[in-house]
Amino acid sequence: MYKKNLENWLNSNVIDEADKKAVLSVKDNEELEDMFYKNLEFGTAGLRGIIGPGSNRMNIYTVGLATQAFSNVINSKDYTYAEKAIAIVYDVRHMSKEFAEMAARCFAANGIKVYLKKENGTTPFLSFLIRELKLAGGVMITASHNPKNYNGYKAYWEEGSQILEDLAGEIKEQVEKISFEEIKLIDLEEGFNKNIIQYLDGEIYKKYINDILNKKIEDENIDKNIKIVYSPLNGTGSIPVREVLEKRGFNNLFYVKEELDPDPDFKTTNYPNPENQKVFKLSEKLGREEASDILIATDPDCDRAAIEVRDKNGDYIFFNGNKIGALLVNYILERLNAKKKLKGNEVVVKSIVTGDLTKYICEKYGIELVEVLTGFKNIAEVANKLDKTNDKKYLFGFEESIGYCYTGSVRDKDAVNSSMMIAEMAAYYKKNGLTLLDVLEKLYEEHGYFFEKLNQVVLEGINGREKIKEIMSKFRNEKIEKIGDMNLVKMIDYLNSDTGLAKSDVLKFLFDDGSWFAVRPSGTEPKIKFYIYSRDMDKDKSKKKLLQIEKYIDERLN
Ligand SMILES: O=P(O)(O)OC[C@H]1O[C@H](O)[C@H](O)[C@@H](O)[C@@H]1O
Repeated sequence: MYKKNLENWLNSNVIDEADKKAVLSVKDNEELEDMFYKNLEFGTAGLRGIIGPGSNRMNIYTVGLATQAFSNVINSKDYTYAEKAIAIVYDVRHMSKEFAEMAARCFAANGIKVYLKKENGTTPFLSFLIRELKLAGGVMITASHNPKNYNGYKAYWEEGSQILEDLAGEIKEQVEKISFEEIKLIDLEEGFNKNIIQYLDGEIYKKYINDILNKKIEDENIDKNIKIVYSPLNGTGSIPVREVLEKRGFNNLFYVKEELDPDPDFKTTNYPNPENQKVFKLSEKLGREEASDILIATDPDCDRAAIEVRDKNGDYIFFNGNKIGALLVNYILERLNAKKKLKGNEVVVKSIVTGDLTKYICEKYGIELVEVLTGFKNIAEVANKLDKTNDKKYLFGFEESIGYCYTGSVRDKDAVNSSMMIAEMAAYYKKNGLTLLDVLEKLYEEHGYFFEKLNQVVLEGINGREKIKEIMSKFRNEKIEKIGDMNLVKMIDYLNSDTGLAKSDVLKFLFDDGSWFAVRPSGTEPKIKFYIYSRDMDKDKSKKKLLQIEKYIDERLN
């Protein structure tokens, strides 16, 4: 496969000489093989890869191929949307604008109208506008939170959510069939002149911001003097998140100035992923100077958000997606219930590798909790299906990977809205004399101490892929009876057993006390992930259990 793809590249008459030379200059065989051993594939969240030449890399040719394939699939279907058009939004990364323009030229050449965002924009905005304008779909050019040498291509369908395996499969089939020569293109200028490519107007953005503002639950009853530090980590959140927080009337907003402007090199963090506490370094500095109550950071395409909360000593405590999600679910259910706005037909969704505290919170309010495979597209699919029923309604979805989405007007993670909801929630509790740390502690006292740890092993390249397979197979054959006092009650192999969900390479080991751990290869990065969760009504015991499971896994890995 690698030789064939390499030959195609070198013999193609549409690939620039410079891009051929770049390939010929690669002397490392392993590197060359990695560049060509497959076509870039749709993973957890679309195409994602290193920017550079090769069939397994993000470049204008692979973006063109994906777009030609996507166009073929769109053109092969009867449609129910109002306009056969695609919206394209891109983030601040290297080549994002070029890839967006390449995609626009290709869709247009295939007779599909394009609404292009002129300046960089966020992922949730794209999702919102597809729904609002009733388009056929959309493309978001972003590698989300990956390092700066990556870019990606998230593909959306008419519901405003990312495509699922069925459509990804159809696109893949097309990618395998067509050659670079078959990518149809028109000039950008021609597209604009013929009006088949058009810039999005500002109205739709205003609608998006208003839609977010209208999602507020408490407004009078909150302390708007709460001190908030915000950092977009040099990504697209800078404009919308500040706008929303300012419009909500928060009076003490502090922004990390080094991380406010778009910067494709993400110089302050290198890895702009708010799942990683290190990205809060500058936020913490500013937080200390201002004695800020909370710090909020969003990732480059602004679909993810994480926070840190100031404790009694003035130190900042990192909150991961499990904690933030559980707090938001608790806040939303508690406040809607108090206002008699909770009908009981609402549905909360989380992934199978997301922590269980939310289960107990939902139970308390009699709200159904649905579990899906990793990938926000799967959460969105539940919302899409609920649209077709009259009795149930999507309320909130989240994943441990710091993505949350409140109500259904956006069908992907929305860190613009989440930043506002987090600020509102913190301000509500502040007015009631509580920090988010206090609220979390109360939840633990009520439902048990839920601790969690995500361990990840990075294994790159083809060898890495093999190693990941080996580790999965090792755990698949592992006969665990107990770890410490925790007795195994069930092992779920999502690839080989019938779980009611699509088959997926995930293993979950469940113990009798509510503790569990799961293993799966990442679908967005060259990693294997270990999700470790403990539960006990006693804090110290829960901490100990977490360490015991971690140790067990580490021993198997070494
Ligand atoms: O664990 P991975 O397959 O790398 O996915 C981690 C996360 O990646 C992206 O952000 C997706 O949108 C999420 O839905 C997913 O949870």
